[in-house]
Amino acid sequence: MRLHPPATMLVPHLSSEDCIVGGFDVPRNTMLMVNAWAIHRDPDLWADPTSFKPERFENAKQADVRGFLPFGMGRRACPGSGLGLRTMGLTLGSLIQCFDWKRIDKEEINMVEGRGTLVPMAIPLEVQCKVRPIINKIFA
Ligand code: HEM
Repeated sequence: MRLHPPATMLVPHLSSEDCIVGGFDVPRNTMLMVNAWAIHRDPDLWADPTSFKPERFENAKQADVRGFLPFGMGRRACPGSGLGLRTMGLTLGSLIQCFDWKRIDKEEINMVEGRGTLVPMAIPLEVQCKVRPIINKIFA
């Protein structure tokens, strides 16, 4: 969600009147886009910004995590963030618990992003999965 936010530029916003955002004059009818991707990698906000270190968020209160906005922020922030986060946890947990996974090649996983609104991987990760018997208990 930090290094590869699904909505890299969030959702475009249009100013209904002249306003000032972050010290910048924004005339009426301006389309404003927020580059969450860049903010999530800003070295002024994140130590070692391009490294994947989920432990950064351990014990962090929401207010301590500056510059993390995969769901936007403020009045027009995503109202589905709670559902989205829970669904991701449930999906990931189910994939790990219910399947055995095997890489097809031995290359290091390439996380370079491809083109597209929801930033797919440029080089897709190919894996084989085999269903585990526990799936019968979970989805029975
Ligand atoms: C991981 C999952 C999700 C991500 C990353 C995500 C991300 C976002 C982002 C970035 C925005 C724009 C915020 C802004 O422009 O400031 C947004 C808006 C919105 N999202 Fe999500 N979202 C997710 C899941 C959901 C779900 C599950 C729902 C509904 C069940 C939902 C409903 C909405 C709605 C209705 C808006 C428009 C809010 C408004 O304009 O006032 N989203 N979402």
